[in-house]
Amino acid sequence: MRTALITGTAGFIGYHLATYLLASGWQVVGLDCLSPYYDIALKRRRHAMLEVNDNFIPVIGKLEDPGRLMGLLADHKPNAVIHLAAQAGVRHSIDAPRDYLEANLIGTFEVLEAARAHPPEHIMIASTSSAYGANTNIPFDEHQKADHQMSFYAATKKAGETMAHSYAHLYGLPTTMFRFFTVYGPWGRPDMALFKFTKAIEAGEAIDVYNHGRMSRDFTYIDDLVAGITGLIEAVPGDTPVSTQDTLSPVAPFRIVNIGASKPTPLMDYIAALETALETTARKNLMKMQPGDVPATWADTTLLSQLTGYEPQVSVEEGVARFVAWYRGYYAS
Ligand SMILES: Nc1nc2c(ncn2[C@@H]2O[C@H](COP(=O)(O)OP(=O)(O)O[C@H]3O[C@H](CO)[C@@H](O)[C@H](O)[C@@H]3O)[C@@H](O)[C@H]2O)c(=O)[nH]1
Repeated sequence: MRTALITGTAGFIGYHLATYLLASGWQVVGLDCLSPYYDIALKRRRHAMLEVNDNFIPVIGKLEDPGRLMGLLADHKPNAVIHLAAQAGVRHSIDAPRDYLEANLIGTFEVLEAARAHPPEHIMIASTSSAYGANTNIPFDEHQKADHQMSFYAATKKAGETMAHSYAHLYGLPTTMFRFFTVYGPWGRPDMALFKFTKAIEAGEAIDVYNHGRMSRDFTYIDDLVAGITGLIEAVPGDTPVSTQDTLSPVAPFRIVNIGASKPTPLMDYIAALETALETTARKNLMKMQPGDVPATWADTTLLSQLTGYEPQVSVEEGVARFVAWYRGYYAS
């Protein structure tokens, strides 16, 4: 049986990825500190569902705790390490940058140190489309320079990419960085737009629409994202590029891969899909652009498709409807 160590298994993406891998016959060691950034009850419910499976080994603790990851890798010798735990959220990083320093920089350092001591076959680390920052040349492809991050959150994620590259180079660790594009779906994060909008509309309140709605995102449905990640587990970087699109480093078994829907959706269309799913019209507070936010994202997923055969399956209309069905069921219970 193959073993994956996943950090952040009580989180939105970690929970879905662990569910998929367990169903595919993997053993999963899941580390999470149940940080209080958002509703811990939601995190506990996600972990409780994973714990039903005997092949899930939950570990509650912080990435930053010295020796924690080192001990887990020594004990379980995972084939794959998938590092998803992070302090997420663009807007929170404006007020609380230290949270990002600790979780994203020190936490990622501890993952790399543990992998150096006990090398897995493949280490995979979550980065973000926010790394593209002020770039305006869309769609974003991984060869673009990404040097002008707009938030400290994005800066810590970009720093994680360069930290990981140095470890891949020095210690020969095969490493893939994922750049995720606005992921949404059932069991999603309460700080993100879809959750906040649904909660407000269900309570009869108006929704806050930033930048007067003049934004677009490459909204990526969670099942499509998980398909991209699981495909990439098998695409271990070696020493030969797969194509001219490949981002394989010239000096290390390291590449960066976008995972997105590759279809930008205007924010107002996303809201319209939500209104359809909720069978109501939202009252909207049109607000100015928020500090740290970027106006548009759009993933070029050519490399991901070449590496894995990836093709996104779920439209925004369908994905938003599935989120609403989950939300209503969860809060009715
Ligand atoms: N959260 C939030 N977003 C709003 C609101 N009103 C409008 N928005 C807009 O709705 C869009 C989607 O917001 P989110 O779903 O919160 O996602 P995000 O800002 O794109 O960031 C997410 O994706 C990144 C990767 O692309 C992640 O790195 C980040 O952690 C987060 O998951 C953005 O244009 C955001 O400005 C609001 O009241 N709350």
